[in-house]
Amino acid sequence: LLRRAARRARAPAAVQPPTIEISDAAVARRALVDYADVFANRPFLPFPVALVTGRRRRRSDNLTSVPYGPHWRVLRRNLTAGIFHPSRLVLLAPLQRDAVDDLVAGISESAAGGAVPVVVRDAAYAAVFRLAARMCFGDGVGERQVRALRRVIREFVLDVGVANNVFPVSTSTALARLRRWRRVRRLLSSRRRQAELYLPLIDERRRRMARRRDRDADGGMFRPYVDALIDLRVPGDGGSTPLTDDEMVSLLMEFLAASTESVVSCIEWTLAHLVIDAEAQSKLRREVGDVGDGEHVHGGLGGRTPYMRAVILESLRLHPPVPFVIREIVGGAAPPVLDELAAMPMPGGGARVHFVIGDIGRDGKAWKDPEEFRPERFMAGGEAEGVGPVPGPKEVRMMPFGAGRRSCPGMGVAMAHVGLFVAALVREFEWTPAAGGGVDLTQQDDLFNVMRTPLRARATPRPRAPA
Ligand code: HEM
Repeated sequence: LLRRAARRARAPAAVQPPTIEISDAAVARRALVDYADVFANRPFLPFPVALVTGRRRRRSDNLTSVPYGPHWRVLRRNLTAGIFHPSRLVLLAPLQRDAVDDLVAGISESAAGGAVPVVVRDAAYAAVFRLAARMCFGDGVGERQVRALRRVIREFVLDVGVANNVFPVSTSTALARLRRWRRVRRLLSSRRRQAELYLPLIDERRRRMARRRDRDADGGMFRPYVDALIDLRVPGDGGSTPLTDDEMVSLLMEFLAASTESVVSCIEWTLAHLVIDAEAQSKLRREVGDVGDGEHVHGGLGGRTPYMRAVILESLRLHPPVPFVIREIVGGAAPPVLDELAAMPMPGGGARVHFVIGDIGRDGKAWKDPEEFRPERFMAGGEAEGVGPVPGPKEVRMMPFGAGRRSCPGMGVAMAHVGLFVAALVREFEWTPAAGGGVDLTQQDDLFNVMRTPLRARATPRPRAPA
């Protein structure tokens, strides 16, 4: 199998499709909205191969990699209606409360009353990942399993990140081909370790579901993603079939990585700005203090917490956790929307298009003082009043969750979770820069956009308000 993957990795340079980068919001809108059919697919990734069943050439796609069509539609609906529907998310409240407690306990433990600077990312990662793992596998997943899952996901993301390009475009030199081959090999072995961890958990849920007579009754508990995947049937040549183990591993891995990495990145960037901007921190604390925990737990980021929403949007505008929206178009399909594409030779029969999310959010033509952190711009009367996390069909001002058909299905839950964690962080602690060190806002664009120097800050516990 590794040899097969390596053969693919050694593909001659001539068949590598060209890549163009788009930083213009109007062009991005035309492509992703007006020509949504043409820009509906991402390039094939080297890792959705069948590792568990080992069937030759059989893909085991997740939502990110599956081509647009009926299979994609079924997977996407399963996630949005089966897991992220508001009626299901309400049942997540106890798990969310545990996650917030984890975070506060983690920070308190390492902060030593504010004497020792805290590495925010570490504490946030542990809490957010545990929540994601319980959303995937149910609240019975043990601490040791959570730690093991976290380790392999981290490894996977770092492996891809170290390569600094998930979809390498150049294999023109022997060295580039060797690097790519090594990367594919590491990704495949990481994928195998993931399968070894996930499959027993999937089997355990299968047995549990077989014992349960009324499979739809959730008994007031959140239904984990794995249960929805076990029940799912996808259209195929011979009618509807269950997902293969490989497909389940792909989908679970995607869920864990997507719902942890980008959420943690957003929490860290948001808090970094609040550490620098003490006034914004106090303003947010006042707003959070005025509403109870429940408001945040239930995702009430709009309504009664407009400033929180504005702070998160401003953080996402400046530091989108996912650096690019990536599409692949096939030769001959280039619409007039992109002059660059029309003029471009496509020797491999297609092209890759990277929409640079960060450039769009910092475009000086669309934003006043685009490099400034100014949440007020999203408040009533501000220049971006009415701008949301996902662009509407008419205009793109920012697109941290992408745009068009393949935009992020986790947007609602991600915004709610960032709000929930940031609210707890400012309610429980006063945040100040670590002694002798400012906050370095340099970005590092790997698979996810993270702070190059992880945020270290002093977290002084705040007195608890009387009950
Ligand atoms: C702050 C948090 C998050 C950010 C910034 C983010 C951003 C993005 C972006 C930019 C895309 C590509 C969209 C496009 O190509 O147009 C995407 C896709 C996706 N995201 Fe997220 N995401 C976040 C959280 C989540 C969460 C919590 C999940 C939950 C599982 C998730 C699952 C996915 C999936 C499955 C896709 C592929 C969708 C498809 O192709 O149909 N994301 N996300």
